[in-house]
Amino acid sequence: MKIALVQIGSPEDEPVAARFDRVAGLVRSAASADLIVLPELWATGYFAFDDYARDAEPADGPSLARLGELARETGAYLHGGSFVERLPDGALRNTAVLFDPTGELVHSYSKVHVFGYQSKEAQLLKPGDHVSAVATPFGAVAGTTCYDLRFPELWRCLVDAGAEIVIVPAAWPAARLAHWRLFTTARAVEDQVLVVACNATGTQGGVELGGHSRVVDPWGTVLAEAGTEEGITWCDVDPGVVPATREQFPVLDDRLPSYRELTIRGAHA
Ligand SMILES: NC(=O)CCC(=O)C(=O)O
Repeated sequence: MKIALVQIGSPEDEPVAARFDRVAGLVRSAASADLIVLPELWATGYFAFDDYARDAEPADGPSLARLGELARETGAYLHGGSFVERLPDGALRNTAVLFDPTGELVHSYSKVHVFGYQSKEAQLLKPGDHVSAVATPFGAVAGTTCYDLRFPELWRCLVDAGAEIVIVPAAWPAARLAHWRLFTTARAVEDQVLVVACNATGTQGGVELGGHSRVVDPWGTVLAEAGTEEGITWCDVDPGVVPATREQFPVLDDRLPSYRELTIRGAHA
């Protein structure tokens, strides 16, 4: 399975239409991949909070139609990163989307943990409320988005949903790059999944993004890692590594049915 991580910036002086054209060119140039992945909220720019409402679209809006068309054109699975989704009641969500090579939207995930630290996301966006996985020729694919990396409980839900490959679009700042590396590796090892994490780069709203998009296998081996530059990072991976790891080292079988049933003794208030 050949993966292309398209790591890009969303400079404030670039009109969204021009950015879309630029990204479409990069996606076309990655057409030999089986899976192409974009970062979180790349069209608007994660830190361009004042533009969220302006750029929000329903799931049947023109941006997703265009991404579906790009998937069909390239003949690859295209994870379009995430976009600001406008729900029928007017609320906004940070929704990640996966298209199959025919251009059909086969999976979507709305970010469950919206971020509030030096970020207006938690004020502006409604959290998602469910997870799922979709069968592909490479294994069952699920997604989480950026800050969700900090919540292992959510990742266990992905395992329960059957996930073998987890795609993580992100806009993770350079200031916490060590955490990015730590969590992408930790989640891959503890959940025995292939983590495919595509970060943004450049500077937005005065925040420097970390880049270093990466692919990590269930043993914690970093199969590919970008630098901070824009461009495509390629990774060849045998997706059979997930079932093989789970069979050789079946730690997930040792999970308790519910940790809430454990007695907590001597808890401090
Ligand atoms: N886009 C995000 O969710 C940023 C998350 C982040 O910066 C962090 O968890 O640290």
